Amino acid sequence: MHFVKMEGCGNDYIYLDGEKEAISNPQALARKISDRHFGVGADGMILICPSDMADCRMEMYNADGSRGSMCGNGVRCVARYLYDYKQIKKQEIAVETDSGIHTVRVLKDSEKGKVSMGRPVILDQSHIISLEGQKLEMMLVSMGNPHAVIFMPPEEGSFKTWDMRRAAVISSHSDFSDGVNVELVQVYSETGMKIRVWERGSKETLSCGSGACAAATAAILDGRTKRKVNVEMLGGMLEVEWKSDGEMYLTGSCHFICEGDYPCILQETGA
Ligand SMILES: N[C@H](CCC[C@H](N)C(=O)O)C(=O)O
Repeated sequence: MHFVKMEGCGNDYIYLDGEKEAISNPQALARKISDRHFGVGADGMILICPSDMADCRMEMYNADGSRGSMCGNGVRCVARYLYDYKQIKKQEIAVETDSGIHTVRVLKDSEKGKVSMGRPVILDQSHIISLEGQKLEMMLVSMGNPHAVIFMPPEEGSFKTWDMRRAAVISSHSDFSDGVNVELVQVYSETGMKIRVWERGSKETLSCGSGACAAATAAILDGRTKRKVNVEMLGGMLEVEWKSDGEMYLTGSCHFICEGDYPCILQETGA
């Protein structure tokens, strides 16, 4: 089975051609191939399949094999895969996902992709849970997948040293029967914020496109930032813009890392 590994702002996935490869159990394959010691290693696996309504359909799996309905970094990488790898030289590539069709504009040198993420849906502007005896307030936002956004106080210091255990506990809190992606956010200016993300099904990732959009939604609604904002994450910077017509756009880099065969050809032939 041939795979390509790509990353969008450090959020890495294994991409497989769902038309060519016969994959009977994608959940189990996602778990094995994503393992960072016993597999190729990634935040998850994305199948690129044919679509009746778009240039392709993307099926996304988290590292634990669970299905994700949207992936802002993944959808940009899928467009780049079609553009550079499959030579589909269209400036705008439409990708069908479980949460609708998203159009990706492949920017000039194709190193960057700008995707229309749709309209954020506010599920609860002030959701309160109790954690270790303390009340914690968060905004619940759907970007086609669920997010809980929590603002961190400015005195919390360097975001590289934030304790992510809180986010892990919230992600599997009983209020969220399907789990939730968690963003810890520190706004530092009207046009900039830092976030760290705990993804349901994949633990902490270096970046999350839909998470950046959810965090921007909460910050904008709260009057903390303007409608165009840079979102700094461990893996780099994404740019989010919430247009006045309600549509949100996400821009960032997407790169090829490597390609290969899984399992290793030697193993398959018994050589
Ligand atoms: N990293 C992805 C989101 C994955 C979300 C997934 N963990 C879920 O179960 O919803 C992104 O760039 O948007």
